Amino acid sequence: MNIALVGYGKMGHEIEKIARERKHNIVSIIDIDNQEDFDSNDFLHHTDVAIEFTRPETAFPNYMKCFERNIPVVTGTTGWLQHLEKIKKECQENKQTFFYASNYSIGVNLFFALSKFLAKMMNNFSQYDVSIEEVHHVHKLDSPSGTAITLSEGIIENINRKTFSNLSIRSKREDEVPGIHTVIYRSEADIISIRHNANNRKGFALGAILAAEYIQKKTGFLTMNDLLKPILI
Ligand SMILES: NC(=O)C1=CN([C@@H]2O[C@H](COP(=O)(O)OP(=O)(O)OC[C@H]3O[C@@H](n4cnc5c(N)ncnc54)[C@H](OP(=O)(O)O)[C@@H]3O)[C@@H](O)[C@H]2O)C=CC1
Ligand SMILES: O=C(O)C1=N[C@H](C(=O)O)C[C@H](O)C1
Repeated sequence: MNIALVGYGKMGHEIEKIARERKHNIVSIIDIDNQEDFDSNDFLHHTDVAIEFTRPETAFPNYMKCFERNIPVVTGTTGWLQHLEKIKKECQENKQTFFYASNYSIGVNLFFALSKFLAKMMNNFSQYDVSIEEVHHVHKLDSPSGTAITLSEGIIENINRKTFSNLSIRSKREDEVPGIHTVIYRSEADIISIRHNANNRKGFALGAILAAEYIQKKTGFLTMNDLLKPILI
């Protein structure tokens, strides 16, 4: 597979390593200072997928640049969801290919499923209040994290008494923490909590490559639910 990396920061570098281990080719690397390479021969004619990890405000313009050139996109950038409906429309009306996950780690996606299961049970136990905590490195630009937003959606879907306005999400920024997410249920009598703690960025990067492999010859708006459907209970 021929990959164009859009964004060559912490994730871009980690994805490059795993892509090469899996024998994929990196045909172009587009960062902030070589935007003209969106029109290079390699990007236009030799790219199977663009893997985009940049910044909240640059993500949507980058997606549109890829769509204008009919290049499929796998993205993990968070903090751009105000444009979600426009992206879905592009996929539907113009047959573009777009894969988004707030978190590409397989472990986190198991954690999402576990959190939904726990939320379903907790729907019947109103003595518990639920909250989310997330901890990330000090360089992170968006808050709450994309992962915390996905966790909150899974909880709100399953607990009738919870809404976005009464579900507390606490965000902390500390040192170089790759990402810790905790879902906490507190009653007067006890506390139940579940936590995912990323040791490094390898899981995110591998998930993005698996997504890029998965979307080959597919169109539409795709997510980890599509990718993991055959193996998640
Ligand atoms: N979904 C997931 O599993 C994960 C998502 N993320 C998300 O991915 C995003 C990137 O994370 P990370 O790699 O750690 O961040 P970094 O800041 O390390 O890297 C972002 C890179 O994008 C570059 N950049 C800025 N603007 C553009 C542009 N217009 N076009 C191309 N490149 C540009 C930056 O350059 P410069 O530094 O010069 O601005 C930088 O090199 C964040 O939104 C983060 O939340 C992170 C990990 C996992
Ligand atoms: O910015 C990060 O680093 C991360 N961002 C994603 C998020 O916002 O949830 C995924 C992961 O937690 C790392």
